Amino acid sequence: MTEIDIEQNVDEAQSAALELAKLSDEERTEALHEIADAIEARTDEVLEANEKDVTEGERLLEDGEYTQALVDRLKLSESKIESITEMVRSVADQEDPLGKTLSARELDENLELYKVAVPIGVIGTVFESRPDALVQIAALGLKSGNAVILKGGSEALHSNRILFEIIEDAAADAGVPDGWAQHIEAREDVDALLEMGESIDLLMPRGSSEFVGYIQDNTSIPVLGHTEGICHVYVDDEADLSMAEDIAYDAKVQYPAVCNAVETLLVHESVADEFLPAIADRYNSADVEMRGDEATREIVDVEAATETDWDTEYGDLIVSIRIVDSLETAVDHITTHGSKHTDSIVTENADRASTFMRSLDSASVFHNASTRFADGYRFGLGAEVGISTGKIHARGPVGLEGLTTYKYHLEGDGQLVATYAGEDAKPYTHEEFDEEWNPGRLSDE
Ligand SMILES: NC(=O)C1=CN([C@@H]2O[C@H](COP(=O)(O)OP(=O)(O)OC[C@H]3O[C@@H](n4cnc5c(N)ncnc54)[C@H](OP(=O)(O)O)[C@@H]3O)[C@@H](O)[C@H]2O)C=CC1
Ligand SMILES: N[C@@H](CCC(=O)OP(=O)(O)O)C(=O)O
Repeated sequence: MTEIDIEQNVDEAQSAALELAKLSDEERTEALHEIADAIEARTDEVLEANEKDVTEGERLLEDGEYTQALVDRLKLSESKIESITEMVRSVADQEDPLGKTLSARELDENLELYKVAVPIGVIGTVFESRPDALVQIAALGLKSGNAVILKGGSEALHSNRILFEIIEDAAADAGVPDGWAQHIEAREDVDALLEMGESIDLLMPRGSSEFVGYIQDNTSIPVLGHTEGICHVYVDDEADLSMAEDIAYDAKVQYPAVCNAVETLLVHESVADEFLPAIADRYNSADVEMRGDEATREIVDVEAATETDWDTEYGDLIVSIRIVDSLETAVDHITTHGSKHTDSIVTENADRASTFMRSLDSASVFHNASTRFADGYRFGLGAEVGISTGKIHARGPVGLEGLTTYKYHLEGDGQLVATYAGEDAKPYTHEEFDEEWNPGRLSDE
């Protein structure tokens, strides 16, 4: 573990954040393209470092200390590195999130109020052992003008070190102020961050509910938590069953280790006889272990599900199945056992889809689509810092917009509040208008 002076690192990040906010969109974009090129050029070094992490991970998997999900998330390959660099370029080419006028309102003639997007400042992130997460978070931080403190999972240490070095070097070559990204490795440094409310504007922990809860309970810094995904697919009595089969299969099998994979299938009783044998065949062909309630087990030969299954994120080729008598029971089940991450209904009935989507309090609610779409890249956000399971200020996949806040800019020509108060108070006009903020606008007119 590399020893660092955490206070100094955070001070550097704070100073860099002020400089970073002054870089133009062209400069930030160019730096991101250079980062993508540098990762590509140094693919061999990244793979070599990753090999060390994966070898250790596989050893611990054999000893039963690690899960397959952890090793799957840890592993890089040439094609994964290609998709990482594609994401960096995609972030680079997103519209500039900074300086955008979010709303403009005339308070009175020549007194105009603009709400303008700005960076949050210094963001402390802690994430799981997934090296691509470090790159995505750094890229989004840079494009949105935020300084980022990056703490990845210990299992990914070698991969994270080399990726951080590449990003830091390429950004410096492109003229990004030093210190805008800081890599920390020790848990004690995370604990120190929790005390630094004056320097850190936001904490974004990604990981188990236990860990995210620990952060929330031990800091006064605002926390945007990204935690477990107990995601559901509900197959309605008016579902296209062939579509439902494809969705249930994709949501479990396409990448079972991630938080947006489905964990529980809820099936309406009137379609269960037809649907369950078909999906069981598909799941069996992919070695998915199924655990069903009693009613499910009368139709297909699967393991028995216990109450614990409904509250479990397997992160693996395991799925629990429950037969429900109505849409309302499905919604109740998800409300009781879900984690407000992503839930999907398969139905041809638009009213039932609408009821499902309005009744649930999850960050993403889908109709006739796989839960695996809950992802910043797939949503067109370029990449994601994670999938927020909190509600304020960003929900679901967090991209550039989630990394900005706003400032009010008021442009006047000498107005005083006294004019608008008292007996002869002049009324405000309070009219919305469609104009970008431009400090010279009033004097130009
Ligand atoms: N919604 C989302 O976007 C995401 C959700 N998740 C969820 O996270 C869970 C799996 O992640 P898992 O790998 O087990 O994550 P963990 O919660 O074990 O670890 C995540 C990170 O937190 C750190 N950490 C854990 N405990 C502490 C502590 N007490 N003090 C300081 N740092 C700590 C870890 O560091 P160290 O390695 O040093 O222990 C690691 O960097 C799943 O439920 C998954 O769905 C994961 C990622 C994204
Ligand atoms: N958006 C990601 C999954 C989100 C995520 O980070 O999940 P996790 O694997 O739990 O770290 C994806 O679809 O690959």
